[in-house]
Amino acid sequence: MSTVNLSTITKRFGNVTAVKELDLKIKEGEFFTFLGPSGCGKTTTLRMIAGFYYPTEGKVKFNEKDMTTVPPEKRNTGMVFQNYALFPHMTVYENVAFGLKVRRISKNETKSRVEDVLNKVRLDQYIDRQVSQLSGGQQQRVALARALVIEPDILLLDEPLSNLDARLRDEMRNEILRLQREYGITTIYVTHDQVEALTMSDRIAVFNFGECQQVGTPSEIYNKPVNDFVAAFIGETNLFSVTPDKENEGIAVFQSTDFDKSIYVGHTEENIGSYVEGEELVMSIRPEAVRILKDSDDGNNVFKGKVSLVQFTGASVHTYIEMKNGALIRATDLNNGPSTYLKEGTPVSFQLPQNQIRVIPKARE
Ligand SMILES: Nc1ncnc2c1ncn2[C@@H]1O[C@H](COP(=O)(O)OP(=O)(O)OP(=O)(O)O)[C@@H](O)[C@H]1O
Repeated sequence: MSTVNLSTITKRFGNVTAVKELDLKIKEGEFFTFLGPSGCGKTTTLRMIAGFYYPTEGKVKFNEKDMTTVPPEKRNTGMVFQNYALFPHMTVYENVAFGLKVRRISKNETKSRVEDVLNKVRLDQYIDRQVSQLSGGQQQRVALARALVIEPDILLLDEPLSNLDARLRDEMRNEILRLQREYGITTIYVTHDQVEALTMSDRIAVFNFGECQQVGTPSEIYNKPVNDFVAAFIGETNLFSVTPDKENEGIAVFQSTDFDKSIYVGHTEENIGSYVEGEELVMSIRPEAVRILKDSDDGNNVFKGKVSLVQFTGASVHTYIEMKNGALIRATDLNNGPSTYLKEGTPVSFQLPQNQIRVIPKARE
């Protein structure tokens, strides 16, 4: 097991800066996820940890040992790729044993380690099967077994589930977590799938344009995003431009051209992120926090509109409300049965609970 310490690493390919001045400390035994859209530098960062790329600037350390320019085979990391990268005409046993053969481990020890790891990934009855005759999920288990059998200090997974269908993805997600906990191994997981990141990780780093926007636990990232990019990338949200107004009895007040009244916001770190004066600000409110009111009411943060669209998703119902000036806000409720769905065109009032609003700066592009 190992810690991973990236200090101010930058990677340039010609005039493309794929990763810019990244600082990250990954703890021993942690399940750490790099999350972000395509092209934001996740894979490049992972490859610098694996040693397939060397950073243009900065240092990569494992347990305080400088690994920046150590070749991949001397780093003791296990890697799993999106396309599995297995040898299709070799058997499961031969694929998994490959890394041990390269390391000149004895035949007896190889046999016992391969059998043990195949047992752990629940593939023991396929040991002599050719890899090309396995399903996608089974091939991904072979890839995992091959990475784990060498007893790596760090397990690196690059979008390992993206070639699997939705059901198998769920199953493999649990499987990977189970193995990670069993081995207690420091794991770095690359994905653009927010559900995978939220459900699996101890901590997440959110990337955009080669820069890390925020590092935190899934709950911190979801509940306290630092800017509008993070708020919109993790989960669903409603975003509106706002400007600060004078405080009212200790409560922060904001104005928005989308709303016809002031918006009152709780005055805590949860509700107002850090920003500097003059920065463009947005208000984020999750659809599950928007409350549609039965009775019309004129209290704080109660606004009026009419139902413009109702979307049924099974477990929940999305109600889009159009405000006077045309801006839309989405409210999401659990499905309480067809009699509770509102009809399009119905006038409604809705409330934005003060303590569920978050005001944050716009992300830099
Ligand atoms: N070998 C390379 N040569 C030149 N440019 C590269 C190379 N590898 C990556 N890039 C560029 O660096 C940027 C980051 O790429 P990277 O593969 O790290 O992103 P990513 O977040 O992993 O995306 P994806 O999810 O699509 O794999 C992109 O603009 C990409 O085009």
